Amino acid sequence: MIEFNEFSFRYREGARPVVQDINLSIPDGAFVGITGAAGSGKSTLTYAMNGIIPHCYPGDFYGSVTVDGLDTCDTGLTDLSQLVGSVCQDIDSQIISPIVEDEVLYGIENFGVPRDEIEGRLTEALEDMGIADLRERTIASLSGGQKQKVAIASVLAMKPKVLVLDEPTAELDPASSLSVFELLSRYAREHGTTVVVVEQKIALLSQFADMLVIVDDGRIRFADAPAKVLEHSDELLEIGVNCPRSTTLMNRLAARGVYQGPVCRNVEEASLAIGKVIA
Ligand SMILES: Nc1ncnc2c1ncn2[C@@H]1O[C@H](COP(=O)(O)OP(=O)(O)OP(=O)(O)O)[C@@H](O)[C@H]1O
Repeated sequence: MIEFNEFSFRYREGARPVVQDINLSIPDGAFVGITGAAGSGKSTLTYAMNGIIPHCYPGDFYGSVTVDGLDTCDTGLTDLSQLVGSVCQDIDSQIISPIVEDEVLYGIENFGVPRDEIEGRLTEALEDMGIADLRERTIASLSGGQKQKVAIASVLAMKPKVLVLDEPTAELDPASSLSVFELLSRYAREHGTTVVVVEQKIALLSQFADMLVIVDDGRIRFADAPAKVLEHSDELLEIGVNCPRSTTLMNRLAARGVYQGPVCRNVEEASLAIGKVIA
């Protein structure tokens, strides 16, 4: 369980808190998507989960954040990083080895994993991310999507209870983005890992997440199941969150009484719903 309790944070250099009055409970094993306009505070929330705040970014920290019962202020970064694996926005700055297997091994060896477990962890992490065939490839020869999967595999090899990813598909085409989400979702289901992903593509999040968290100017506007959050498509547009146009259209038809079914998360659901309306 990840728990934010009345959490607010002001970076030391900042004039005011950039996230405020955050109350949020993320159950174990949940797949959570965080989205919101640029600068709304999404990354700051992830830093509070993996301990970068307060351990690397000093500032005024109010309230509390606990992960698996551990208060992030009282727990050292080394202990927290065993619990929370993080994949940052800039993959190139995260990857340090020239060869795929060395990159995955680097983390495992530095975490003091017993020698006889190393090969198993390496193979399993590569398989979990569907990249066993890339094991001996150079990082330089990989596509953006493949590099992202290597970065994720390197973190999964440490078997964290929580995986936090900051915009993992920002540089990826739609097919690679979908592939990363499918692999993450399958991994989370099979291993019971909690996944928290910051992502701009709300349609993708809605397809995979159990909970969508919408951040607006440092405050949580919505934290609920995707279908519940998407009911507010006009409000989301006002705060800079682009809902799928098919969702907005169907919500407006629902407001006019033309459509009475559940929220449509994408074009496929909308076209099925329209088919029923005109049948
Ligand atoms: N190290 C820092 N020191 C001071 N202010 C910071 C620091 N990091 C972020 N901020 C400020 O905090 C606010 C929230 O930033 P954050 O990166 O959490 O938002 P975000 O929603 O993830 O943005 P983006 O979508 O652009 O990545 C912004 O105004 C940003 O300028």
